[in-house]
Amino acid sequence: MTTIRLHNTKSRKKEDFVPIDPQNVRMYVCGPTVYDRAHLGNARPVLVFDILYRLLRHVYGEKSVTYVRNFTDVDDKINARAAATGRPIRDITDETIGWYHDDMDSLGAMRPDQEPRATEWIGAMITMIEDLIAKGHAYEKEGHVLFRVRSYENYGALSGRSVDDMIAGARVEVAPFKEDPMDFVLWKPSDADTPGWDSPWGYGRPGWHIECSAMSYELLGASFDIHGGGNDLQFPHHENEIAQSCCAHPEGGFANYWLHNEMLQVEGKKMSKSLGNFFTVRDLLDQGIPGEVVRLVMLGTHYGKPMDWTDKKRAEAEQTLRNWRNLTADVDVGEVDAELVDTLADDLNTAGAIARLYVLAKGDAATFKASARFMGFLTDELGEWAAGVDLTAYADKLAAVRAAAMETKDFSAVDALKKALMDAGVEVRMSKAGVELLPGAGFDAAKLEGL
Ligand SMILES: Nc1ncnc2c1ncn2[C@@H]1O[C@H](COP(=O)(O)OP(=O)(O)OP(=O)(O)O)[C@@H](O)[C@H]1O
Ligand SMILES: [Zn+2]
Repeated sequence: MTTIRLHNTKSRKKEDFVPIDPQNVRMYVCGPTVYDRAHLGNARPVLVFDILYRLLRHVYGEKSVTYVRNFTDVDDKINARAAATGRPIRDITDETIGWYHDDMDSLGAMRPDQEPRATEWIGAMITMIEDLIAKGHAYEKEGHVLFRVRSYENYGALSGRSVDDMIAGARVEVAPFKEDPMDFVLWKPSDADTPGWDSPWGYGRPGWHIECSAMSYELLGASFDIHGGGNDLQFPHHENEIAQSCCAHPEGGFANYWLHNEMLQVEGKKMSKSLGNFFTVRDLLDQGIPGEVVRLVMLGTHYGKPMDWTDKKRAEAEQTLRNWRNLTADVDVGEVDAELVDTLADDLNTAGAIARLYVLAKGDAATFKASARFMGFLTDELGEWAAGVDLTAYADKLAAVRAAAMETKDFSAVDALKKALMDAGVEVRMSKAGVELLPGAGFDAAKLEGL
């Protein structure tokens, strides 16, 4: 069996992945807060953990992997959006979840096995908070419940920092109801204008961190294998998840392997809604960029490295996928290449696996197609956007015009046809051996009409 190796944030080392139960490998990834279209940065964890999900299913069997990714549908940013638009919260969250599914499906990301909405698990959160209070790890003050950070001695272990260092570096809210500035909210009061639920501490709503602890416990248990998310979530969100889960369920170890993707950047800064330096996945799709082109660009960089989206990368990926689609148009799907699987198993070396696809593209087409599909490319679901472009007639015509020009020594007709083809995004290769045409970046079949 393939040994998967993963860089575990917890140990800061690459480790062999050994599941708790190979019959049921369990992964939890922090999902989006749903009030707006996902930006391209938000797509990065989706694609990275999609690759891990595919790899786990390949190695352990499709029925032996459970992947959970939540929707945060209760949050002050959602409340603010509802207040600003006058729309009911549920309309906003339902619509955003629909968009999220459409956009991520377009990128060829498989849906997780379970996608719990936080608002459907409030009871589980209340139970966990009661348990934390009973065990002395949390306290109630003025309708708030707070986690007592100093009661958990391993706090900060994931990031490898001490509590005091973290306080110094973080913007922690000092509030009169806190025993210690580091303590964070598990439950807070709601008024008539904010969503709320009845609880032992009055009408209120959960803090963000407790959502993931409660839902992962309910769906995956007190110990599970992999926890993922962007590295912007490592502190405080993941430190807080660990503190809550390990204190409420000391019998379990929470997540054994922690994986964090680096950020998609714009000019050296994290793409984010708050900085306003973002564009959405939908913007790209609406510009006519196929989802699998976005996928190829995003997986071209290892998840542990920051990356930029550039138009150059987009154009190269588009050309590559066009060629790959042409190569595999009428080809049956063979077996996935073992070397490609091994490459991915080495801490999700997606860039290496893509390099392997380039090699495979020159060999047996059935193996190549299976391997590309394994990585989520060239699937029918993504649309045959580039397949079946038959440029033979144009190549024949250009060859004939060139043959005539050889006689007359007037090459203007050759140049004109060549230019028209290039304007349509066709790559023109002319040599003594003949004429070769390939659909290139920005290929537009409509512009071929009349040539
Ligand atoms: N620029 C980025 N690059 C990679 N991953 C990102 C980026 N921005 C957010 N993420 C990840 O997207 C996922 C969804 O997060 P969430 O919906 O909370 O977005 P967010 O962090 O609120 O976005 P923003 O920071 O733009 O407000 C998380 O795993 C988060 O780490
Ligand atoms: Zn989370």
